[in-house]
Amino acid sequence: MAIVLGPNRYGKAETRVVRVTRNADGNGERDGEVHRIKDVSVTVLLSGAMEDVHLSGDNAAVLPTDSQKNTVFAFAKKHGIATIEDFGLLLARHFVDAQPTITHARVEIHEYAWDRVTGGHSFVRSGGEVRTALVHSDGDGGAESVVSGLRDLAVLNSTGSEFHGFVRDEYTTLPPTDDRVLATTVTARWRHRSTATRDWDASYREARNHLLRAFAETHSLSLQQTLFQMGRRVLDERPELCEVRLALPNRHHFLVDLEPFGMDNDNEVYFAADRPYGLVEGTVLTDDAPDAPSAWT
Ligand SMILES: O=c1[nH]c(=O)c2[nH]c(=O)[nH]c2[nH]1
Repeated sequence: MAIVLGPNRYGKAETRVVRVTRNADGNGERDGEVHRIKDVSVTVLLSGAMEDVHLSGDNAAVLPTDSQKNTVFAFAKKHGIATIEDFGLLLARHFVDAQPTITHARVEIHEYAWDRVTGGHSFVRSGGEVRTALVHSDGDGGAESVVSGLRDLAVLNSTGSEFHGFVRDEYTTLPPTDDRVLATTVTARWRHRSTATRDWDASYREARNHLLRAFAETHSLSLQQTLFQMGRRVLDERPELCEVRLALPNRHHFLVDLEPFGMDNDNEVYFAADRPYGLVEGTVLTDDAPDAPSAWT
């Protein structure tokens, strides 16, 4: 009985690329430009003459998965991502046409849809968020509290965010930046002053709206600053609320170095890392907020 190699394939899974298209006739002030973003996850699987690598470890036929990932980034820069079908065809044909050892390419792309918030460079991910409520009651006439909120509300600013002037110690390598992508998945809870709110839907809708607008309209020097602005805006606009607690993971988007491929990257092609992420948490409250620590637990 002989043991033989059966079907096989290999590639790079889930390359997360965010392609920002900046307005060609923008006014030069980045905050004023209208941007378009494409947020995709690309999985490439190649097959062909791969007997040798499996049977003897001879890599002569193997295009590294790292090169496949780089191709995804370089093509995003060079061709843009018009539709994921177009982008998939471009990539799949490239791998088969350019590599004699590759006879079949499978490219699967998932696209995450974003809607505009306001202005030219703020986006909110369609769907996915969860509305939350936490109620305590000691019965009729006793203490009651209502905390409303949401989680998993993904938002992204493709410009209008800086981060510099921070502490530098012997382990600091982060370069300062005056233009970065700022992306987070908002978890927010807000406490009502009393149970007299009545129109809970309108209150929720407006609190959410003000969180989004504050995120979009704050020219951010740090996510911490954005957090405070988001909480402040909700409390400024909604008198029925007295305290907002926010947890904002900093979903890092790293500029891809395209120089090895002879391309510049003027804040257009980003690698969206899923972890580790920064985590910024904070409470914003009115100074007359009634004490109710147990409302949150
Ligand atoms: O807005 C930010 N706040 C930080 O505290 C921080 N730390 C970091 O590495 N990047 C950022 N960004």
